[in-house]
Amino acid sequence: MSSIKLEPHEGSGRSKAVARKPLPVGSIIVQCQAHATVLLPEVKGHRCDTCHRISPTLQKCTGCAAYWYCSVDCQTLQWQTHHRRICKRFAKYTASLGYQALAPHEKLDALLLSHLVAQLEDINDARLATVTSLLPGPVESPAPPISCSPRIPESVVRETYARFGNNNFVIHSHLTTFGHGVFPLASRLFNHSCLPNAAAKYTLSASNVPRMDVVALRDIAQGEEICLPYLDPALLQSRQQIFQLTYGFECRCPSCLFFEKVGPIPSPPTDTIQRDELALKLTQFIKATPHDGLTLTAATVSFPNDLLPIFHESFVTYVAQTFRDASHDGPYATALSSGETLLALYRLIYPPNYPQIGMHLLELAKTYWNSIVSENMDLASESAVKQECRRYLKDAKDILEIFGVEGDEDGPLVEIETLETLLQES
Ligand SMILES: C[S@@+](CC[C@H](N)C(=O)[O-])C[C@H]1O[C@@H](n2cnc3c(N)ncnc32)[C@H](O)[C@@H]1O
Repeated sequence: MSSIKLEPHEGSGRSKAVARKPLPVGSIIVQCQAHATVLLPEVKGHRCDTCHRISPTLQKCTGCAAYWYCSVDCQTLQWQTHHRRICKRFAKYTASLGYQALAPHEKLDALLLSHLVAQLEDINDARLATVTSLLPGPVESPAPPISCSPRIPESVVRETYARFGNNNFVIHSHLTTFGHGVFPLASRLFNHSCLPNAAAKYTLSASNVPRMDVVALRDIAQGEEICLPYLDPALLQSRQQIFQLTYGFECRCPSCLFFEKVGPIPSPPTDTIQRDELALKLTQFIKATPHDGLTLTAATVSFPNDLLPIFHESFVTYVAQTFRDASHDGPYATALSSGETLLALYRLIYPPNYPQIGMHLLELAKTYWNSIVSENMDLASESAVKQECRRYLKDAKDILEIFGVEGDEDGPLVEIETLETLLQES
């Protein structure tokens, strides 16, 4: 906390966190423990319900048969924190009509709310004050039914839930979401920007709840506001609406000001040939643009009008899907051209060193490698492809080393090392 301080926010955001001193790229600005977390249903029984590490030997809670632990320590920690107040009534709760009627995302919120509220001893609990000190969301919706002691007043549940939508975080490992969490310190500190200078990563350790580390994505000057992305900035058409509805603000970040200036994004062509021509124009434009001048901001004076449809969400989704479909088993020409287009899009939308750019560069390097091992190439072509593979691997490493290790073992940095060895040996 000594590296940041709170100052009044000139928008509607109450306060903002600013750097007390220069913060170098890659530094950890703040660390915060989760107050409550919940796993997505698809990883239940695969990750420990306390520390959230993957384990093949999880033990089921014999009381409710619905929570799994990797060790006695993890089970004891969660028992003391909230499970002792939930366990006995859990089966009845999840079978209740009220719970069954909830949509999947509401069920997740209801469980997270149960985990949080079950920790409160009474209405004067200091932990409640920490949560209610957060800004409530713009619309108060009725809280879902939760599993908790009847002693907890309905107003506590309502007040806590009113802060869920605009304060909670997704928890990820290697950028893949596996749960949701309440991290009040981070919520109190950081506002949103679509061109953030920091990002949240998660550390999972034995007998501990997950920890969030906020990492500087570039050098941050003294007095500069530190912002996180509340959602994927690539949601170019829908993001302003989500900010209004879920968070109650209009984003005025440099990227949003750029898109305000260009106006509505034209639809991309539906014809595949024309769409591919648009993608080609984009990659040519990017190749002719200096590497450090890519991200679009309010200061960008000229951007070719005929390229604007690339910012349509349907175009970004189409390119990402084409790359995903072809990158493992080919056709590799399709995978590599769509992968290059996606990289160009990411470099325009995201700020430099954004972890998603690093992950995509690694995927591109892996696709080049897959093409070498699967296709019969002459020596000259193979050498050229290896060269490209090395280039992407280096760019991926430069970015992902800034973000550092996140979540489970054997992440992208280990994959980079493996691919480097394979390239050296081949
Ligand atoms: C997680 S809190 C952030 C901390 C908050 N500034 C505070 O003082 O507690 C989220 C709320 O902050 C405000 N906020 C966050 N980012 C903002 C931005 N870029 N512009 C205006 N308000 C923002 C919105 O009211 C949002 O619902």
